[in-house]
Amino acid sequence: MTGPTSSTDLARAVVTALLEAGVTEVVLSPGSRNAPLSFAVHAAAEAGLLRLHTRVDERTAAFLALGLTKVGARAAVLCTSGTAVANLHPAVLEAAHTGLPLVVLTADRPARLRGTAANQTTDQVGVFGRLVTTRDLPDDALVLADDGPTHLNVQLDEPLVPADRWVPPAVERPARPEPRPAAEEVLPLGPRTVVVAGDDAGPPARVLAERAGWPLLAEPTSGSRTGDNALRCYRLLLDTDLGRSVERVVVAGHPTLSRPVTRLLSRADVEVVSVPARGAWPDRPFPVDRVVTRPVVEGRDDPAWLEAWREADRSVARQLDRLLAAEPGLTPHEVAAAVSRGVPPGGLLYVGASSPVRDLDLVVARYDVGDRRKVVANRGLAGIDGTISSAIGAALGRPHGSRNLALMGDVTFLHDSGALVLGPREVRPDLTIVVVNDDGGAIFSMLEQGAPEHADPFEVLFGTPHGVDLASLCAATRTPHWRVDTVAELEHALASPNGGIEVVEAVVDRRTRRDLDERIRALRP
Ligand SMILES: Cc1ncc(C[n+]2csc(CCOP(=O)(O)OP(=O)(O)O)c2C)c(N)n1
Ligand SMILES: C=C(O[C@H]1C=C[C@H](C(=O)CCC(=O)O)[C@@H](C(=O)O)[C@@H]1O)C(=O)O
Ligand SMILES: [Mg+2]
Repeated sequence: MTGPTSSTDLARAVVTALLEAGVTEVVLSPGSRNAPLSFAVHAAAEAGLLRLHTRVDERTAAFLALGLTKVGARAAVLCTSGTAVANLHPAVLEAAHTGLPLVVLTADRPARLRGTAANQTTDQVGVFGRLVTTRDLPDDALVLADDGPTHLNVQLDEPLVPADRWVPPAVERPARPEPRPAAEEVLPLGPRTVVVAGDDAGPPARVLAERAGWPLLAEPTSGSRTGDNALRCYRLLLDTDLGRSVERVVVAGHPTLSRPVTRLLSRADVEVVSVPARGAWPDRPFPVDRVVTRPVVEGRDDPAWLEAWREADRSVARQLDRLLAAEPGLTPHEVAAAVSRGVPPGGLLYVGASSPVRDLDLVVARYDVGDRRKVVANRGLAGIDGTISSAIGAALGRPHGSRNLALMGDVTFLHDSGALVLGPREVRPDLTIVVVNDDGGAIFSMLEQGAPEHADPFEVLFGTPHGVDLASLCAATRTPHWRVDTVAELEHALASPNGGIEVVEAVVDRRTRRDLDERIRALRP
């Protein structure tokens, strides 16, 4: 960018360029060095050209902007120089690995101060590593990526506050270019095939499975888990004769949930057809025999193959429901199932990492095609950070959604509880956050480190009990809180939304989690 003579002019030029690029949401964290940009985005908000959110914690701000981006808004996060910039990094990495066009706007000292002990000055060019290019303004051109995050680093000098009032120019919003569809490639029928739909696979994976008559193994956040081919307990069927007889897999999106699926995709006797996924590293972590961007079939495969999977799925699902119903006390799977049933057509569900997304994978309700439910998660790096912030952002980005829900574990909730700190004038969405509170990290009890021989250090190293009183934590931010101990109480809470952001705490016991998980994995058709 050339021409701007003052920091205020530069800031106004940057904000105008963002408006012209379609940015409609800005999440700002307060600072001095970013004041020129802060005043400029405020003027744009006052002119009704964008919506401005303020969050004191840059981690929250960045994940809020990520959640907005996740549901299709064009969002930017803005902060001052120094460690504030580093606090954006988790969300920026998640955006990079999921191909989300998050705009990251960081204020910096002028280049002449770099390498000196000037206050609050570090090397911000390339601060997010090789995955995210920095545009160092005004020296570089302002160019926004559309397949991942863009880092705009703005060198700002004093004076940092404007001398006049700015009325941003009316801008022509660009029409979102429709991507040109790739050419169709025909997959031959014949091999016993399943479709694996990982995170963000989208409807094409479902459409292919339905047209071919293939079983659909779709994760809850795939965007494909609707219709009659989606199998509920697919991951319990892979270590069976049926699973072992798979000859070909068409894999789309980013599968991350389970080792049985990873093992299937890595089998030497299975042909893997990969549909490229979004994100910084599209290469698959398993051998791929063929890359097909837009696979199609001519005709349907042997219906007996799909029917065998459906029958096995019904059998295991019945056994799983009986097993869970016989458990003393509320199980996390029953919580996930109730939440899944509570997502109406047009509703949003943001799912936390760790056990909740995996529990949901086993019990998610059958969703009809076309009901436009949106089930999403931060599966790019499966972090437990920023989940509340992301859910609030996604809910804010869906003003016409029918209901907004989030499901997460207690450690995930605590990790981002600062997200409940909103200023009195901040716009708040309706969002019901269901926390599965088992007082620690249950997932580890189901992994190698949960084996009896590691019991001695387990709680200190992995279980991490905290004993936090979530009601008091919510009270501190005046967030309505509801504790439930049964499915009936949970369903009642879900059916009685308070309005605004609320927390429903479902208390469960993780002491028997490893045993419960082993009995579930042992189920067979
Ligand atoms: C930022 C981040 N830190 C640590 C981890 C490792 N991790 C994965 S799951 C988990 C515990 C999650 O506990 P909780 O949210 O209560 O879920 P639970 O498994 O108990 O249902 C941790 C620490 C991670 N994935 N991301
Ligand atoms: C706890 C972390 O992430 C791990 C969580 C589960 C994964 C797993 O193995 C699930 C087992 C299954 O259901 O099949 C595990 C993995 O992918 O190997 C993740 O590392 C963590 O520390 O990030
Ligand atoms: Mg937990």
